[in-house]
Amino acid sequence: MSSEERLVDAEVDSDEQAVEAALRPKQLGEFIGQPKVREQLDLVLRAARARGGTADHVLLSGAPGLGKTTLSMIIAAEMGAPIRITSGPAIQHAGDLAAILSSLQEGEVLFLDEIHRMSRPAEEMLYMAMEDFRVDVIVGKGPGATAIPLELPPFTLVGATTRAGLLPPPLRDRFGFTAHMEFYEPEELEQVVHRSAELLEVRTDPEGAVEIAGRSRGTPRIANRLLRRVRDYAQVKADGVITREVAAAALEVYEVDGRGLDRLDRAVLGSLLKLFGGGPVGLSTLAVAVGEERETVEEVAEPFLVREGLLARTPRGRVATPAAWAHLGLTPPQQSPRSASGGPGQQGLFGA
Ligand SMILES: Nc1ncnc2c1ncn2[C@@H]1O[C@H](COP(=O)(O)OP(=O)(O)OP(=O)(O)O)[C@@H](O)[C@H]1O
Repeated sequence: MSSEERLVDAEVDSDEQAVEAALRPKQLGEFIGQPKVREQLDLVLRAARARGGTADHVLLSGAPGLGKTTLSMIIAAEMGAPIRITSGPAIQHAGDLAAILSSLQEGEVLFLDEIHRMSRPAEEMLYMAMEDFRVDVIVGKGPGATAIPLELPPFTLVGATTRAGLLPPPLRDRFGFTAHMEFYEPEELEQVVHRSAELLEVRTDPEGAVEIAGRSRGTPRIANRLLRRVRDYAQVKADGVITREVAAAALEVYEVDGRGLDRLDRAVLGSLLKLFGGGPVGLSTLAVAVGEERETVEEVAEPFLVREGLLARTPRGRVATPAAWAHLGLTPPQQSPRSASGGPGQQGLFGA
């Protein structure tokens, strides 16, 4: 199973961009959750407006689907400025960046997604652009190469990254404001579901929203995606209204369980519990047992299982937590005194 097929994948699907755009909050006041980020950003933007200048450069870090693109658009809207959207992988040469920077209007917001994936020369050009609103365009090669300075209008860079720690410190330090986006609380996701349901004109009762929010893995993008699938089910199999029963039945069809685990997650956890007594077991052995690539288990399934406290990565291998046994409705085996006291247990057979 590839991660693209998963309903609970936090990355955007190419065919859902239009519907996502329709569901984006347009103003800071409409943006749900992230209270600290909202409060701080509100101050940054108000102060910039009061000064009649451009806002400081903003760095947003956080997992996919938490609202970084949405916030960058809100920053532009609140500043009454246009926005240009690009991404690190799209800027492979310093010249690509120079072309973008030199065509910015005064006050424009430049959103640079996956900023940690920019090429090194482009990154170095960005340092100067951020600090002095100037770039040196190198013309020619070798000893004859000349640097032509190019003045830029003041602009606001909004950089987004999944982990701020991936950025080189000189780049990180050039942002005036850095915000870390957290996963959302279930109550916040309920609000996201209600807001999106209203925009999609689908009736959702409060319990229906609770059911969807609880399976959305702390991520608004997933909440919106699950809502759309539940809406389909409600229209085809029920009277169009999303109740708790309708949401639960719909998400059972899509194999997303009450905690947001899908088939792959449960296969990993199920193998760990049923075949290896809860571990420790090595990643490769676990992957073979599930019939998946090692990378799929490690990068697609495990992060959420670890975050949920269902699985632990230990130096001796993968270990299920008591919550994992409870979640799959299984009873952990009685520990022998030897393995309970830290003896080799299963590790001798299946060590990492
Ligand atoms: N705080 C929020 N309130 C309401 N809806 C939100 C919020 N945050 C995100 N969304 C919705 O979730 C979807 C994904 O948000 P967005 O594209 O901004 O995430 P992202 O962090 O930029 O993801 P990626 O890193 O993959 O680009 C959008 O449709 C947006 O409407």
